[in-house]
Amino acid sequence: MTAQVTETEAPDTVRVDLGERSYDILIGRGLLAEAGERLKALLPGSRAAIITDENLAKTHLEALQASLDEAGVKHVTFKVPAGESTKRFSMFERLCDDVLAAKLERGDAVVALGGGVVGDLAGFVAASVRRGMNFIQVPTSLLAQVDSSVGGKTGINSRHGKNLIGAFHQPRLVLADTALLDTLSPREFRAGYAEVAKYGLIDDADFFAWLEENHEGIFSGGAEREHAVATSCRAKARIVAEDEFETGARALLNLGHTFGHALEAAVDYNGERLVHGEGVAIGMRLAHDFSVSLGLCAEDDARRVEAHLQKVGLPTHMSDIPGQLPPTETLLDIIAQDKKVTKGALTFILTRGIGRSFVERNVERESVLAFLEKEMN
Ligand SMILES: O=C(O)C(=O)C[C@@H](O)[C@H](O)[C@H](O)COP(=O)(O)O
Repeated sequence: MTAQVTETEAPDTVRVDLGERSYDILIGRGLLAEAGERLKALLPGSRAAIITDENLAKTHLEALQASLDEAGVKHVTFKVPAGESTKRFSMFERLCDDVLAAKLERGDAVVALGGGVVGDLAGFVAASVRRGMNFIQVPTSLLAQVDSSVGGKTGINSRHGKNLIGAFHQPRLVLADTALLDTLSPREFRAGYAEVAKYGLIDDADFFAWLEENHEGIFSGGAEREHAVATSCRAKARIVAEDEFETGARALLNLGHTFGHALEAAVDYNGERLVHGEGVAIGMRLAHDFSVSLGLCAEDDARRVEAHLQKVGLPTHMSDIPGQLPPTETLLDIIAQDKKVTKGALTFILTRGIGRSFVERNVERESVLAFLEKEMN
């Protein structure tokens, strides 16, 4: 394949092995400029519907459009407002209509240029229009590069909770251009870092220790950054290949998310108060302390997790969220709508220590309530 712009070194490639739904995640600087040639090579003759948000439209959209033009890939662009509240029914409906009005076919591609919100929403459009169009992820945030662009979870939020409506729809390609991370705000970068730390906490204590030593290089844009992105993508690809539809091990990727999603819903997805990665950071600290309270995890491990997240500037306590939170009973009601709930029983990702997380399928409501009440007082 001949890529037009090759100032970059050969990208690091992580394969997500899913039989006929397998695909590559390409990681490296400058990949955005290769998007057109890569799309053309993968889907010859296809057109593209770029879905992006209004902020990214000002920064990276032109480069993507130019790359598609150079490769002769016809394209249309649809913009949505930035922020989590965009992941809603009305926006989904509008985008589906836009793609249909542009007469794109099933064999054409929806290209998500953005972070987790754009990727999840655009992916759900791709999964739904004409019962499944090709989907390409061009993640622009750290969170999207290490997590949400990989694995095929797509969807929108409901007033009943986060990501409650959606579908599994794998992308055909993920192009993670790490140069795009240079323009992220410190807050957005930190939020994505929470998902990087998550991989260490799930099952890779060595990676967590490496992060404790090397996080500064990741934040300052050193070679550590590419290593962290690639390690995260490898970890996610391995778990997704093992359990694509989350019937077992994939739930581990939800570490911190049961609490985190409830907190996001509790603030009504108001990104000024809490963004997803921050909810995950608080949720991971809570998951460790909840595990301590159940006698599963050593106190020292929970303190190490808290100290590291705080060191990089992430929130770790519910009291770090500005404004009032609903009472614990309400939080618990939101948690009870979590997708992992089975036959009414709450499921949490708990831990026996750093890198020793596990899925606990029968967690008593009372123990969560007692824990949350202690945390809030
Ligand atoms: O890919 C997965 O599986 C994950 O759980 C990764 C999460 O970090 C991600 O936020 C995901 O979108 C949450 O999924 P959900 O099923 O809890 O909505």
